[in-house]
Amino acid sequence: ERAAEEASGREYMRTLDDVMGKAKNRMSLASWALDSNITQYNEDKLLQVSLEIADEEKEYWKETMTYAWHEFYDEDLKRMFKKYSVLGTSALPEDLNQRLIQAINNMKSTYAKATICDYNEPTKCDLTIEPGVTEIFANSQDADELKHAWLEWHKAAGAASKADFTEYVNMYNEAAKLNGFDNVAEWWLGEYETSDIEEQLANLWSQVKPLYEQIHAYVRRHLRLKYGDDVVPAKGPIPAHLLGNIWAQTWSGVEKFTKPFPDKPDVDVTDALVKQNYTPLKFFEMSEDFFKSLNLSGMPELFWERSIIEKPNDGRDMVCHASAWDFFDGEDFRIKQCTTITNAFFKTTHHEMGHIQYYLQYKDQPIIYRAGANPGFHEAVGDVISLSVATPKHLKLVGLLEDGPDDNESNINQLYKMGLDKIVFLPFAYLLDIYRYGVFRGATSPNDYNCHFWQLRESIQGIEPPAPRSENDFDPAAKYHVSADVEYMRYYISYIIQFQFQRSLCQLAGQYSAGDSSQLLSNCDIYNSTSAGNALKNMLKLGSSKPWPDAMEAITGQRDMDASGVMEYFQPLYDWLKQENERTGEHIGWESSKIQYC
Ligand SMILES: C=C(C[SeH])C(=O)N1CCC[C@H]1C(=O)O
Ligand SMILES: [Zn+2]
Repeated sequence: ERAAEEASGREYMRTLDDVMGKAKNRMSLASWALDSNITQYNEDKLLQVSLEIADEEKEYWKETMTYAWHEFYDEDLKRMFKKYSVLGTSALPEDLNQRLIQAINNMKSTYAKATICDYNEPTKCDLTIEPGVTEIFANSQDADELKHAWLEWHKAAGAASKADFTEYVNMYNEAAKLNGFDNVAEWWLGEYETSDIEEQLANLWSQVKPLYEQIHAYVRRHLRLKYGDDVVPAKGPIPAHLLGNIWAQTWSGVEKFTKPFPDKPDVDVTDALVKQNYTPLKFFEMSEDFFKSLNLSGMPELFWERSIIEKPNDGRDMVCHASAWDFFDGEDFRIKQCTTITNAFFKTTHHEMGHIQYYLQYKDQPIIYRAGANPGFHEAVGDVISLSVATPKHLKLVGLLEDGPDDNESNINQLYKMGLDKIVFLPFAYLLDIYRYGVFRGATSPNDYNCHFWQLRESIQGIEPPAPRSENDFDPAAKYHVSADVEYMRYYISYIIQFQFQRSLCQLAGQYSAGDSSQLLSNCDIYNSTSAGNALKNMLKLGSSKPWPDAMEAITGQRDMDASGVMEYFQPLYDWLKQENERTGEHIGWESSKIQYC
């Protein structure tokens, strides 16, 4: 009896997976059309396609639930049924689903179309987030210009979306309940298939926090020396607008004037990229070359034909935030990014190409398994490649860095530059979803949205707003992922596990051995290593067909996430920062802010 039930379940699953593949293809095409050209027509089309697909998914879901899949012996078949048993937002009645889709489209459109006026040219008011606002924070060292841009962007892209965000939270929580979750936070956390995930995430933060406090203290000192005591308090949080990034999520924008040994050659290759006439296409070709050097896949022809790798200059509104797309037909994979020739975009290109590589490696899995082992894995693939590309060794190999000294001081400068990206990012990523869990759980209500956000920004990240804030502001939506309904703990996890991956792949590549200071983890380049590439490939091919500890084991030999990789990578910098902050008598940590924001 049960065998017969499983046999028919297996047959049904084949049909369902085929239908869902076509539905996801239609969804991807409609979403791509809107994100790459924001018009009323494309918005209406996406809404219509979404509602049609929701109806179809609801019908199939009813049939899926008629199977006694909980009792199945076949673990794999059970896993597929379990994943399909979560219907998602299609569980909402059509009118509520329409309100949810509309709220998200409104926020994404507000964010994409938001503009600010130039501080020095007040009639020039066409600065969007990319490239305009991003370039101000990458280049300006004028505290007043930075404060202006920060306040204007947070008004145009943040406050404007407060009502839509509240609607989104209410509708999304309704959907969560219809899927058997108390709220969206439990649904998002459930994706990690780990019962104590929140505790694990908190433990990871407690392991890396001392390292963060050291780099925070060091950067605060150098900003205080540059901008003065009244702008940067000696023991207080750091004002968010001075950190070289509109969200203060990574601080490489201040690297050039805060680095430990200023007389050593620059490690930021933006100038070299420009001088050598690099183009967006060259970025992508170099990234493809790296993946092929690992015995991984090159890009299919369609990828080059259909990707958008530069912001079109036809004046259209579009979502510029970089993204990689799977069209679930095994052939159509694309990237959409508004590339400019900078070090940051060189890195982002590898990040996005890592997503495409994952899509290519699991394209023969059932549709339901075409996802990362967990969302953090998907964000880590490209970054692992970037860890090799960013080494002076590799940059010299490709002619982007002159032959310079590789003495200890240069190594500290290099680690410092990496730390402004990888260490600094951790508290930002962690707090963004701690905040949203609180909102979805109802611990944060609409009249304390902004107050609670800045309480977390101060307590976890040690930064403060450049001016007083109120509940007329809604600063979280000034960050793309909050406006676009993209979960963010995936990046926090990625920035931990990518160092575990790198350590294992470097061992396989013969580029690293524990304790051997002549083979530092931070100087390892896995380029051309097929043994490293094959280990990576074996993990990528799994998709989400197995619980993520199996995928972690496939590549590292251990089953859990831990911070030992990132701590090992940055150990020399950590030692140097402790000694330097000791030498200058810098206060470690921060006292409470004097800025009024609750
Ligand atoms: C590049 C992407 C697309 Se998945 C991105 O959103 N990232 C990559 C780094 C963290 C996060 C961000 O920009 O906030
Ligand atoms: Zn990504």
